[in-house]
Amino acid sequence: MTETKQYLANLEKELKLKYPEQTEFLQAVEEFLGTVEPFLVKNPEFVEKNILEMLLIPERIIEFRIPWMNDQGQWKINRGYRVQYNSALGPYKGGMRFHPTVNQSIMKFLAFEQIFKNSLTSLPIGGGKGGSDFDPKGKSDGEIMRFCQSLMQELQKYIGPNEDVPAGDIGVGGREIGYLFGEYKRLNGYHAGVLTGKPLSYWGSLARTEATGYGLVYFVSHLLKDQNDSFEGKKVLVSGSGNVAIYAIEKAQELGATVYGCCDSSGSIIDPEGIDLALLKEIKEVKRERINTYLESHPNAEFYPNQSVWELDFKYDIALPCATQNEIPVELAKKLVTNGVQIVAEGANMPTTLEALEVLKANNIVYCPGKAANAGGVAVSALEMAQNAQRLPWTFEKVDQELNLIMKNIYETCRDTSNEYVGDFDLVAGANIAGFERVAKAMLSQGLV
Ligand SMILES: NC(=O)C1=CN([C@@H]2O[C@H](COP(=O)(O)OP(=O)(O)OC[C@H]3O[C@@H](n4cnc5c(N)ncnc54)[C@H](O)[C@@H]3O)[C@@H](O)[C@H]2O)C=CC1
Ligand SMILES: O=C(O)CCC(=O)C(=O)O
Repeated sequence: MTETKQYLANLEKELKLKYPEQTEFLQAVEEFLGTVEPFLVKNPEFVEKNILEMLLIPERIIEFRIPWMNDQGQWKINRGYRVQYNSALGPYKGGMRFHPTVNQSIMKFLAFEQIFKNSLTSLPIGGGKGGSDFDPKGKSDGEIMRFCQSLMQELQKYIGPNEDVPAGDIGVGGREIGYLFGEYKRLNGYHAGVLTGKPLSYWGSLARTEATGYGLVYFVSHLLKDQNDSFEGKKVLVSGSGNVAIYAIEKAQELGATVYGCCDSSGSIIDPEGIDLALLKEIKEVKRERINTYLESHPNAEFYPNQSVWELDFKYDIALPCATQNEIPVELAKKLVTNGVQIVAEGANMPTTLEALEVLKANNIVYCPGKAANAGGVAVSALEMAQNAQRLPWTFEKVDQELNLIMKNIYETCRDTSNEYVGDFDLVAGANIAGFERVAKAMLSQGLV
């Protein structure tokens, strides 16, 4: 084993001993450390200065309780988190997730990946993430509002337009950002730039709602262009039916692909005529219903209860996982292979397990890691911060154009970096090395802080 490999193995071993229960965090770290050796060999100063050990430890983790009252007058308590992982490149930036599975491991993996994702955008944003184990499913508007207000009572002590700028993630959209913003304003006055993903009427950015899904499809379209190909005529499946999934479907359809299926946590639908997106938006964005109600208007579609789209027998070209972490374990990766998939591009964060990734690699499936392919959301959040600071709203076309350029740049950076350091087309290595390089240089120049 080379000296650098040994150094990386020791770092990983130490973390495993310290946090044996933090499986998602360890998974994200293992994937990252497994790719950076070629860079460190050419740039030994980062090993000499022990930048990696510093990078692996979050600058700060805030954990707090969130008391709130439900509609029946009962007292409820949830856990809240904000992981302020790395501020070398700018204020901490990353979403807030409301989901019953949220714990410190999930928060740390998301914040860790956010560091490199944000670095890849080339915009001035550090890495952070937060959330709560609160389950928004089945809650009334009043309950959501009271919960958000209570969360912000505590979180407001640690955030600000130049310190830490949260946004949405699973279970947190425009409605929740509105309630969080209102409470922050009541306590601190009007600071437009303290949250992104705001509604348009008070300094939200046009195209932020669409940005992650559109950005994902732009990323893949630049990859396809490199292969003298395009989305035209491609068969696509998407998992999830939330913010990222809906706008990935929209852009893929616009570029000439047919998206046949998507899902939520109750099951999947396949529509042989292609997904009716207007109906899906009505079900998910307006009525907040389960996905099987799609069949009431499209009886030719099929509903598969409790099955993810990746479990279905269906021939298609491009898989866009846009639901949640580890939704593609090894057995479903094998299914993707037998279904004839050529490209897997991650709208979700870490939807593919490490073992599944090996299966995809062994079968020459092109794999676009989330930290590169889904960076469009946070990139437009940074553009929202720029608009807020300028006190000038940009047009949809301007933001969308910038987003496409940023995604092109990220794709090309990952491609070229992997060529330079690995001598191969490996977008995982390319994303990790390029993302790390910018952060590591900033950390080195800022000294021991
Ligand atoms: N919203 C954003 O701007 C960004 C989100 N992401 C990631 O994209 C993914 C989706 O996030 P959003 O669309 O924002 O959330 P969302 O709350 O709008 O939608 C999540 C969707 O995934 C489905 N889902 C969740 N768990 C599932 C499961 N176990 N099985 C099947 N379906 C499941 C839900 O039913 C829902 O349709 C997450 O991994 C998130 O971290 C990444 C970058 C930015
Ligand atoms: O827009 C943001 O700051 C959050 C985006 C996010 O949470 C993500 O990229 O996973």
